[in-house]
Amino acid sequence: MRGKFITFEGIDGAGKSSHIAGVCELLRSRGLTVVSTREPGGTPLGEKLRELLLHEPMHLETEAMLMFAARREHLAAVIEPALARGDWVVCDRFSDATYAYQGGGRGLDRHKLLDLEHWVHGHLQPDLTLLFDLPFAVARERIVLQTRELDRFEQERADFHERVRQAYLERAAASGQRMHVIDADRPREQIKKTVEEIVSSICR
Ligand SMILES: Nc1ncnc2c1ncn2[C@@H]1O[C@H](COP(=O)(O)OP(=O)(O)O)[C@@H](O)[C@H]1O
Ligand SMILES: Cc1cn([C@H]2C[C@H](O)[C@@H](COP(=O)(O)OP(=O)(O)O)O2)c(=O)[nH]c1=O
Repeated sequence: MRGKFITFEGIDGAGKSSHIAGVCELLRSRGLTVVSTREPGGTPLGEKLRELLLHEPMHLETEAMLMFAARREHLAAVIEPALARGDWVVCDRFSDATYAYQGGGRGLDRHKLLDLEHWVHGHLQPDLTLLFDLPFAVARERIVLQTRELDRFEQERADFHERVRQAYLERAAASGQRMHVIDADRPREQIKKTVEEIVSSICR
């Protein structure tokens, strides 16, 4: 039987990375084989593209196309084979991030993104997407506590991140049952409980 595809989304600092390992553990405890991966990245070529995307200034359309180029490679080399084997795939970001960041944040025409999406993954969509939602100010406070250098996206101003957040919420509202909005402005334990309930509901 084909595996399931779960993605995590949210603005930078929303706290999604903190929960990915827990979800993989939960799925493995139910006897499933899990592939945990991320975008942009997830393949040797994709990780090289990630370095460029996160640190090299570029035209907005170049950025969108490189996101989808990395995704094409990721689907062909990792995601599709895993799902076909019956493994479950847990991915830190996927195409919803391109709609939110390049579409909402940077203002790229949605039709161009639809064309790229159609080319790269046709009708394949995640079975479940967890959207970690919280105000930008709260996410920013979390990020500044980390001492690492901020990437090109994290360096963007508040209005950029507010547009990303709105684009995510609009996408969730239009997604039917696929996307679940999680209030991420709560203590970690409460979020973990919500995440586990939602993920368990698709394991049955
Ligand atoms: N619920 C939470 N409350 C407070 N801080 C959190 C919470 N979840 C995560 N953090 C902290 O916020 C920062 C960003 O979390 P992370 O999981 O890396 O976010 P993301 O992957 O969404 O960018 C980390 O330092 C993490 O320890
Ligand atoms: C997948 C994807 C990510 N991004 C951005 C969002 C993030 O700022 C950045 C890297 O994502 P992420 O791995 O979540 O970064 P971090 O672990 O530092 O939180 O790439 C896009 O702009 N478009 C996309 O399609």
